[in-house]
Amino acid sequence: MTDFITIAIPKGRILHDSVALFKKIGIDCEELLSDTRKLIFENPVQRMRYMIVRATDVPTYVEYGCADLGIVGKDTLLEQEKDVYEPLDLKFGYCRMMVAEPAELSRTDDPSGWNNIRIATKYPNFTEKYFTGKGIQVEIIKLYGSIELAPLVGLSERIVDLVSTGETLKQNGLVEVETIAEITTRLIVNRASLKTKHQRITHIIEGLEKHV
Ligand SMILES: Nc1ncnc2c1ncn2[C@@H]1O[C@H](COP(=O)(O)OP(=O)(O)OP(=O)(O)O)[C@@H](O)[C@H]1O
Ligand SMILES: O=P(O)(O)OC[C@H]1O[C@H](OP(=O)(O)OP(=O)(O)O)[C@H](O)[C@@H]1O
Repeated sequence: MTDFITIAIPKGRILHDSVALFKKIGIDCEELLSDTRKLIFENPVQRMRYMIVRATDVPTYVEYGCADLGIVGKDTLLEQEKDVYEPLDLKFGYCRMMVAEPAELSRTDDPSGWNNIRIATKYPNFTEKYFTGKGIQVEIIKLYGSIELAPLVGLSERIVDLVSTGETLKQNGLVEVETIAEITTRLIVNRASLKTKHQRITHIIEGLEKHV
């Protein structure tokens, strides 16, 4: 098994684009799209293994070497800061990490005067670093989903969350105030695998590079 290349692919939003991209370089992991409870698939002929994991767990499997390669959003990497190599921007899964607040508050709010503000987010580490870096003290409330609800019920006045179409903000009476980061999907690699399986991994990176 040690000469297999194992790839951690996230279920959810970026699954289809990930499978389609690997297909372009002859790596067929379409089994991951099938309606099954199986979590790991093997292609002995290609000496490849694919595992399907939660998006937020991808960096952990790669850092520990359970997967040699992983596909993950830059947002997750910014939040977790795992010790992995990040050789390639795969360009899909584009969205923005934003500070947002109720439209009504934004009419009088002045971001340059922010201090001691309370923010609800799925990204507590990155959010804290971002505001601390600007000299703004923040109280972070960690949530796991439906972040836009927080200002509507008074949990926090502002949120930090991902925005793509802007529809969720709009339907909840919130507006974008500040862009914190532009997000795309990245290829990550286990640092030891890059040395021990250098030739095969480099071949995959170079192949993918031609299609992004
Ligand atoms: N509108 C969006 N909302 C959230 N993520 C988006 C959006 N557009 C693109 N993405 C990207 O898709 C990635 C995967 O999102 P997805 O919703 O599938 O998983 P998740 O819910 O963030 O993770 P987990 O299931 O582990 O909690 C995100 O990390 C982000 O990089
Ligand atoms: O700008 P939009 O296209 O509306 O997309 C943004 C929304 O999508 C994500 O939520 P998700 O659907 O992952 O659900 P969650 O709130 O439970 O995380 C994100 O957290 C926003 O809520």
